[in-house]
Amino acid sequence: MPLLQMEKVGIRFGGLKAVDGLDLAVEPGELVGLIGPNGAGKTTVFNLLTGVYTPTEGTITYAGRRINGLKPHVLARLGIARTFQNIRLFPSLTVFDNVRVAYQVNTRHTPLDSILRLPRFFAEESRMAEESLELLGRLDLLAHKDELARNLPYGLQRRLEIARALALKPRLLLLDEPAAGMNPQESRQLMELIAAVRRDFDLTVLLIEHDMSVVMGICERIYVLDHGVLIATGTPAEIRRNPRVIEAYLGEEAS
Ligand SMILES: Nc1ncnc2c1ncn2[C@@H]1O[C@H](COP(=O)(O)OP(=O)(O)OP(=O)(O)O)[C@@H](O)[C@H]1O
Repeated sequence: MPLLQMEKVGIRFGGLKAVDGLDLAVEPGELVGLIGPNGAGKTTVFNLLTGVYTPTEGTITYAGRRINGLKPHVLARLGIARTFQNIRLFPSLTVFDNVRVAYQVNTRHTPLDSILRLPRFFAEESRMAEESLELLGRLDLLAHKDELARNLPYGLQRRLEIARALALKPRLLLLDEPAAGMNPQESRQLMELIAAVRRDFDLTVLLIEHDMSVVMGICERIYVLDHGVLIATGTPAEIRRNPRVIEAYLGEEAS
């Protein structure tokens, strides 16, 4: 059974069908790419999957449950985490605090525990701090833990965004253009990082990316959108030689 399934999903903004009749399925553990020209509807798909938008048509099923219209925080608790195309860190917090704050989503202590400073509160706080450090270590960010997020080089800010998403302990990780603005060496390192965290954290990944070396290098299957409509799906090799994809997106030189 797929972990994620979209069946005939659509959303309309006024007269514009940003996503139209989309069928997409991701099996547990898969790393799947979502590509297409600017304005194709890729980020809108992520907004549908994370409860920012409710589909006007179709059904979204995650882990066997219909999730149409659930709120973003509910979906985060169910294990769907994302990063954003435009980085959304807390710029004035340290690297460590950016991750620790993300852990709060799964916290079990009640407001009363924290007001009364009950033992459960302290136990959870120290567990979250430990896990945050472990995660920063795993993503090679430990040396930067006390720096303000806004002072990190761009590539590391993108890495921190992934760390924050992982702090939610997701089953499904949605990455929106993680290599945007990176140089080729940073992109290569990022590719290795995504492949490694997928393995280590037992994740299923859906990846939006314009950098074809990243997409073709790590994705097992790819979906191609154009004007909100699915125009192709297949392995990287199949996508690279698909005439419709070449015409709409890749251009002749990529084939
Ligand atoms: N809230 C909204 N209201 C109106 N139109 C919207 C809204 N969100 C997205 N759109 C429109 O839906 C279409 C798809 O946008 P979307 O951002 O999903 O594309 P994309 O494939 O992610 O593009 P890019 O590669 O440039 O990020 C665009 O025409 C966009 O203007």
